[in-house]
Amino acid sequence: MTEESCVCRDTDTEGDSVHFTSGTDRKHFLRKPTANEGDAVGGERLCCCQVAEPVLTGPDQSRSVMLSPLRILLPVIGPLSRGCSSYVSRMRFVNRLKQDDAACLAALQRSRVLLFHRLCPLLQRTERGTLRTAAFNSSDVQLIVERLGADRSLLKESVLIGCSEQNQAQFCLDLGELDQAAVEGECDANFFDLRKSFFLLTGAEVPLVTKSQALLRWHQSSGFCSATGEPTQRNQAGSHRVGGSRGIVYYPTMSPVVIVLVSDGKRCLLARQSSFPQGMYSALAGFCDMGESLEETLYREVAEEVGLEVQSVSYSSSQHWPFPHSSFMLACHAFVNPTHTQVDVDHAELEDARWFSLEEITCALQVKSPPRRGDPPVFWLPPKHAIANRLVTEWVETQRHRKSGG
Ligand SMILES: NC(=O)C1=CN([C@@H]2O[C@H](COP(=O)(O)OP(=O)(O)OC[C@H]3O[C@@H](n4cnc5c(N)ncnc54)[C@H](O)[C@@H]3O)[C@@H](O)[C@H]2O)C=CC1
Repeated sequence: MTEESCVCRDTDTEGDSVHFTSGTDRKHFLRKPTANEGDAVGGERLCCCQVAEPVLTGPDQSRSVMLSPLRILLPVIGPLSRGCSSYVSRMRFVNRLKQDDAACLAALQRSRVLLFHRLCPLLQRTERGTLRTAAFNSSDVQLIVERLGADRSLLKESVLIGCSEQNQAQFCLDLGELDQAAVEGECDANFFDLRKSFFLLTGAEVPLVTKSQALLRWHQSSGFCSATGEPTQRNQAGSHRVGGSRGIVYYPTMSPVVIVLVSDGKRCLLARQSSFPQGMYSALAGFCDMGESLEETLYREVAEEVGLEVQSVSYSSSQHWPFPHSSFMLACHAFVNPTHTQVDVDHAELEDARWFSLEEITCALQVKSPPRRGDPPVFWLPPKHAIANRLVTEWVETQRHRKSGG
């Protein structure tokens, strides 16, 4: 049994041990902090640990073998910051609001509301010059819409997005029917394009904004039943819509996408599409076909796009990705046999794909903002909120750990 280095997230820790739950298997690993413990990745501190039992799989075993927890990221936040019981009660509260319209309406009256205008989030500048989401109490939102000549019942169009640590329900509302400049004036804030907001906001706010925008977009495009053409009606929380006389229930959807960082042990494989900004390379990604497992999509995409057959796969993490429409990104690491690394790029899908060394990747991670027009060409990577960046960062950690003899 070999040992693999890994970075841990989303596990529960007990002293020096880490538990990772994979399917029905609860595995127990020894936690072994490294020199890199505490490095900030995506705003969270990480620790590295040694993991026994990597699971090696190949296309043939894909149906029977669990993905191995090669890289599990574990925020190092000392004692758990959220009491389990408070987390459970908040999740149950939100779930009840999805099922009980009256309770949801009551919670809306005491809620915080994120405002949007035609799917662009409202952001405020902080004293430090950074941006944060502009959230208002529901009573303030009613006053704002009234002052702008709309009916205060517009608040009921809000969609439930969650619940704060202080047990206050959180909603989002699109004020697209009001004048944009007038709303901005009333709120002393500005509406920003989602893509811009995504890269300007700090970690914790990003998922809330992208979830809100995805839900609002789904409601705006789901007004009619696809079977009968009749209008659909939403529940108060906005967690589903019901279609006309047939009562067909529609739920918001995400399209599953597998994103994979392929390595030959020393180098990693990155690719670019012609539509990417100049010089940017990312991990291979592709939508799951109907009926496919995560592993099957991964093997197929790597074979289709670069003509390689991967030998082992390990799950890393997942992410909701709002562009261009909601995708559910499932991120993995995969390995190819170092003697079979000849890339055969499908130019219908990719402009280029190539192997990069640890040194090249380390340099690319230093590029903090995309090069401007006229700048010399530079190799750079997707920014830190993108799960591709996390995969690359994890790979670098593993390489450094190996090099240091860990
Ligand atoms: N968060 C991240 O780090 C990254 C996210 N991505 C995202 O992953 C997704 C997939 O990446 P690519 O394959 O490169 O995208 P792509 O946009 O090039 O799509 C490839 C093809 O898949 C098909 N397709 C489009 N939407 C589909 C859907 N909902 N279901 C099934 N097939 C669909 C179309 O034929 C399209 O030409 C994109 O949404 C992209 O934005 C890609 C790389 C990094």
